[in-house]
Amino acid sequence: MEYNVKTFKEMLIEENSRHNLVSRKSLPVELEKHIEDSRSLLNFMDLKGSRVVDIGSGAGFPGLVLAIYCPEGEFLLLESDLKKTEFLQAVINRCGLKNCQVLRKRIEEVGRSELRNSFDFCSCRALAMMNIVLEYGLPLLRLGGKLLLWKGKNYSREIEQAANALDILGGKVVDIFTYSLMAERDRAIVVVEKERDTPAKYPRRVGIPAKRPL
Ligand SMILES: C[S@@+](CC[C@H](N)C(=O)[O-])C[C@H]1O[C@@H](n2cnc3c(N)ncnc32)[C@H](O)[C@@H]1O
Repeated sequence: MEYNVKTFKEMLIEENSRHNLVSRKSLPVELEKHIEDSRSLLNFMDLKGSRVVDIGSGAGFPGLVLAIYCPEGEFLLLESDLKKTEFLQAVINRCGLKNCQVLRKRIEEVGRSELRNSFDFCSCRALAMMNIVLEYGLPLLRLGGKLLLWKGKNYSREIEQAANALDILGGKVVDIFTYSLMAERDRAIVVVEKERDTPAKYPRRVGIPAKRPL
């Protein structure tokens, strides 16, 4: 595992000098924080034997890191950007990860495909406000599946603002894991369970969830 993480870090630093996959000023010190942040979930939750979709994976946080540290889980990294998906695939190939696949598609399209209602977990970090991410993630989950949202310390405000979206889409906040990364209790993973079926009209077509959040 540690060897694969080392390979991932080296490849990311190298690729970032050509294409800006993550903020350049933050590397390489911040890279350790992104990895630790991604991995933190495993202190609270076991993903063994689960199907996990990571939405808006970017350079691999948290999905690729979780796939490295949890070989017994099955991961799909969903990302629309070509350069980023090429990078993710290159890391998977170099590390020989058998439990991780990449899909270059818009999340809204996948939510209306045969992959709808099929995942146990959906992970998401730094993609959008919670009310938008709920519309992306809940349709992908099976009933009882859980959306895992990496948030900063202002998560309570986002939860309040997402009340309408939770109600419409059939989700309920069931847990909040807080932990410290740079400052005390500065990070949180908000867990939203899919309690009811998400109405078929969601997600709306590409671009609409972000443009007109519920
Ligand atoms: C700010 S980055 C965050 C990346 C990563 N999760 C992290 O924490 O570093 C958001 C990523 O989501 C992708 N993205 C945004 N909207 C998307 C959509 N509707 N479908 C697929 N990918 C999307 C972007 O291309 C970008 O790579």
